[in-house]
Amino acid sequence: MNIIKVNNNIELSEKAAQFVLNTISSKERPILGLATGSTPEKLYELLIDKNRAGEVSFSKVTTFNLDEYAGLSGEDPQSYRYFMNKHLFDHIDIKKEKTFIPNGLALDIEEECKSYEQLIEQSGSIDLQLLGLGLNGHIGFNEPGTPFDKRTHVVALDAVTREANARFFSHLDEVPTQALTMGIGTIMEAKQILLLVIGEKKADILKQVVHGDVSENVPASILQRHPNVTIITDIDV
Ligand SMILES: N[C@@H]1[C@@H](O)[C@H](O)[C@@H](COP(=O)(O)O)O[C@@H]1O
Repeated sequence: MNIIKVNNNIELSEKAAQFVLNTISSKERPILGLATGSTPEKLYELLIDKNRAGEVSFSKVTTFNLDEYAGLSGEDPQSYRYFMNKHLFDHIDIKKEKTFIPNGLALDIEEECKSYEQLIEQSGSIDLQLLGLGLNGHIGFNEPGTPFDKRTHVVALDAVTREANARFFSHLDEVPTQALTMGIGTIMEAKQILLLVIGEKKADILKQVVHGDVSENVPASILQRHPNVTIITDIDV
């Protein structure tokens, strides 16, 4: 794993933006895998600026987001569709119909996961997959214990995850108990992976991800086996 040490979130976001721009400029029809959470917010801000400044165009880009809460519509301010529109898609020249996120309101969420997986397969491989890191080592919403070969699937969210994400809701009870997420098998097929990790509170888990055993108890540890992973972090790993 290639590790890039930065001093702060701005540096992290600038470096990450460079990876995104390189991917977009080197492919005819770039496919980006995107993440939510607070970590990539600044990166998305920079991408908007660069798009406005004419440094990059997203007109040929297709995106697949990692995950979505079950039971929330895209209009719900807590949904990941809403987050992506607000923090990126509404402000760049991307074609909205080429931005994919699982539908949290699908009547049959298992079926929705299958069709999401098919969409990814049909589009070819994801060129660059952005990832954040959960406090329990999750990537997407693949919680500890998730088999490494899982494709897009429905998950029950861990108490740790619901508590960590409760800051975005008015009360813990409002945090959905289930989500739809790309599986680790899906994520590992991306050609290149960029893991963004900021903040001392993730130091212990990041050290386990990088130096610990590859174990389903620490989902992100599987990244040790991917041939092209870069971690950008302010943590001394
Ligand atoms: N499902 C998302 C993850 O994809 C994200 O990586 C994680 C970390 O979020 P943050 O960047 O806010 O720490 O949060 C959520 O649980």
